[in-house]
Amino acid sequence: MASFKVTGGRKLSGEITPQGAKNEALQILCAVVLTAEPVTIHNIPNIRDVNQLIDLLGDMGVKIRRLSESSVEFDASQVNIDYLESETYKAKAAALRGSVMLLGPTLARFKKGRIPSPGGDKIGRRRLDTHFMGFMKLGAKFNYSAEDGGFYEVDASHLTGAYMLLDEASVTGTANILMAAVLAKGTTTIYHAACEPYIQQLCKMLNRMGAKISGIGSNLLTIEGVEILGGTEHTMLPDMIEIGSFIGMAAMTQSEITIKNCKIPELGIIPDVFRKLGIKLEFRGDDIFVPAQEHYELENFIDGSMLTISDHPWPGFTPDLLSIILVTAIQAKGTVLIHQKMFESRLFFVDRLIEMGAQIILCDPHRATVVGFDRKQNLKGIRMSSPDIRAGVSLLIAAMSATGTSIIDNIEQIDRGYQNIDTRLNALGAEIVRI
Ligand SMILES: CC(=O)N[C@H]1[C@@H](OP(=O)(O)OP(=O)(O)OC[C@H]2O[C@@H](n3ccc(=O)[nH]c3=O)[C@H](O)[C@@H]2O)O[C@H](CO)[C@@H](O)[C@@H]1O
Ligand SMILES: C=C(OP(=O)(O)O)C(=O)O
Repeated sequence: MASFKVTGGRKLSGEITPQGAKNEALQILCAVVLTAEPVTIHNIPNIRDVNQLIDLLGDMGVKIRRLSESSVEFDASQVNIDYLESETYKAKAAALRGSVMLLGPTLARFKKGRIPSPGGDKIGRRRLDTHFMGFMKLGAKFNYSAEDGGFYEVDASHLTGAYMLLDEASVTGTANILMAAVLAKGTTTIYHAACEPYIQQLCKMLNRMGAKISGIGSNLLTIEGVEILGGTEHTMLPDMIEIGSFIGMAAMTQSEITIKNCKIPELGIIPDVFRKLGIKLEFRGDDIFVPAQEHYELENFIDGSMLTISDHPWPGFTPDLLSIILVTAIQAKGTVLIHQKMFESRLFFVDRLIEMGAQIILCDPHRATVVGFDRKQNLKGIRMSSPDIRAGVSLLIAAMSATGTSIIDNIEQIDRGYQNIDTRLNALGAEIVRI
């Protein structure tokens, strides 16, 4: 298990370019299985989850040709579907959450899909019902075997388009159902679909492959099934969660940084939420300039009541940035209630922040109140462990802003989704050593 040794108090300055989006990459990589023609993907982030998924695709027989550091050509003309029965598949697929999205493509093209209970962050219950309810609407048979850690299976001799109202706007669920529906016979309508930029990107890619999806960007998707899909090229968007993480980091460490090539129109409400914390952001073309700010003051609501920041499916505020917002509020002026509605165990890491000296009250598993210091007090460095990817980066931000040295253990969690984060931040003036 690797750790970061972080020397706090260093200010950052300079430019940083966000990596390609992790959660988009996991969907897009699964979609290459839908066609026998080559698919070229650009701006692939070099992170653990993505590398593990590429490895898994290679094991399934997908030919992988690296064109550059971040561009890869995939050729799924010969997929060994029996590999899904192997113990290696089980071990590798269980290591990450994104592998669940192999179900839709394999079901559509090879008539069956199998997946062990997927990995990913341990941030509370993460049910998969929406995925399977969708597949069943398309005519698939579903079986769950609880033995041996749990295995989900779907099979269908053919899929038929159907109307479905999802029980929740699940991101990976929508992606999975979409990837099955594009090759189903007839029309599928998915209402209450998720519409995160990840999903929009997937829809656009599938359409370039020959699919017929309309309603992109809304929660009502209509898919006219086609017989076959062809190859394409696709470029991943910059990772909006990384962009948000850099904004929070700059504010906490009083740093002046420029985040390059952000595809600002795709960031939705994210910049506005950071502005509610009082953080100044300047759009310079497609770059976001964050000036060094000694003070940033939380806004109140119009009626004067205290600010609450909560998560919501897109176009609401993504839950993946709430931990970052929470840590960033520690040095703001004012008080904010953070309400994590989706996940029930994602706020427990505040214990570590409290140990560092932060004024935070965990009201219940979903809500925490942060009373900002307005820089009148500093956090102090401690030893801590990263429980999940976003808490991990939040602890890193806390450590970078603290007095003294911190050790963050279990940084594999951070490496799941942030590319060479130590090297990239050290280039801006941080002092992070991988030990
Ligand atoms: C690989 C990947 O893409 N992971 C993302 C994906 O996970 P994932 O697709 O697994 O998450 P889901 O969208 O299915 O839902 C996440 C959790 O939120 C709950 N829920 C969901 C929708 C809703 O309207 N109300 C609600 O409470 C679900 O019950 C579940 O417990 O979406 C999550 C929600 O944006 C993100 O945190 C994850 O980073
Ligand atoms: C929760 C996340 O990832 P995963 O779904 O892969 O666990 C995340 O990216 O914040």
